Amino acid sequence: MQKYSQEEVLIKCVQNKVSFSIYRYPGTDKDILLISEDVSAFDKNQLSEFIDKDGYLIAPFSFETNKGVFLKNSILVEGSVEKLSVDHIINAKGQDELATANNLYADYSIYLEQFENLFASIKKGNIQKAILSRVKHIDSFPTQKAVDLYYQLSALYPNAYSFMYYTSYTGLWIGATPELLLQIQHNSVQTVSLAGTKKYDDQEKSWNKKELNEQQYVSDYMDRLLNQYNVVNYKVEGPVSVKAGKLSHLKTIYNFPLDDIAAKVGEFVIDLHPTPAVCGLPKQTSMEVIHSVEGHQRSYYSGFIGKVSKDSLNLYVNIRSLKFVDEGVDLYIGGGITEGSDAKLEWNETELKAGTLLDVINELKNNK
Ligand SMILES: C=C(O[C@@H]1C=C(C(=O)O)C=C[C@H]1O)C(=O)O
Repeated sequence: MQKYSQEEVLIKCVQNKVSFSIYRYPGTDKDILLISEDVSAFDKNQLSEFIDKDGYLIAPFSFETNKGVFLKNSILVEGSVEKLSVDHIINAKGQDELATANNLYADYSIYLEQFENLFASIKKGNIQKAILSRVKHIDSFPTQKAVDLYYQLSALYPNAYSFMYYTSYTGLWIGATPELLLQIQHNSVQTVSLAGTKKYDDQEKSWNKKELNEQQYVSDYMDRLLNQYNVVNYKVEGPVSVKAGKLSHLKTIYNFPLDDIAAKVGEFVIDLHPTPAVCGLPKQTSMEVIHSVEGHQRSYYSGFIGKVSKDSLNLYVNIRSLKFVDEGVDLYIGGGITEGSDAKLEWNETELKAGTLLDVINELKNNK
């Protein structure tokens, strides 16, 4: 029986624009490749139709600007696979990416202007927190390097959820995110509040008031949402410092029985997303501020991604990620702005966050 390795299948998928997703769960050493012959685009109110099907979900930051995408699971490739079982999928020509808008690549002076606009909304009391993001373009990094980049990332960041996917709706994305959105396993549910950023090397430096507040906003939001759903006896752990590449974040973990939300998981996910870790408070107003201030479409950055099935769900937030464009990549990076924020420090934080992917990109560029 002739076989392909997972890497051989993945290379074909990227070359032929076959719809796929590959991912590695935190703390594991196995990459799982899902290939799909059946992809659906959906609106926010249709999420519940897909949340318990066997496949992979990709949701945008805002359903106002982009569709959700569901890749029905046709075949999972973990080690190697019989050629006969995948040849008809991976050798068929897939669909090119649908047209997308060009991004504005904000330099510091543009970022500063955007920061000040957003900060004015905080000062006026319209919002308490919003995430300001930007796009950093890296030239001369073609899609032929995507597979190497994915495998290197997933090996380098064992604590992250590493991912790569392509569909004609989304284009080709890669990332290594530290942030869980929602997990359902063995009838129990977990979500987290993750925010606040410092260099991992600064372990001895304690978290300052601004960072603690910034994360507390996310935790308060979780408490309110859980109360709204009458989830009362949930278990809370943290906040604790967690390592994400060369950075640390503050994280609080929430656990509760699935019974509390069993009949309304889709609705719960829609209400949960986007949390104030990537959007802001209050949710709707900060989303409007983000749309009016940022010079790019976030599209799938700060949306969510993950495998779903009848009895388990593993959704992660699409951050520390990039999208392939022309002959290069667009890195998406953001940070939470609150009353205590300083523009230069926030800019520096986005540079640090870009490092998660840039370190690996530069290494691949150097040994071409
Ligand atoms: C928005 C991002 O990260 C989020 C923002 C953080 C912060 O502001 O400190 C920390 C972790 C993430 O919740 C990003 O990496 O782009």
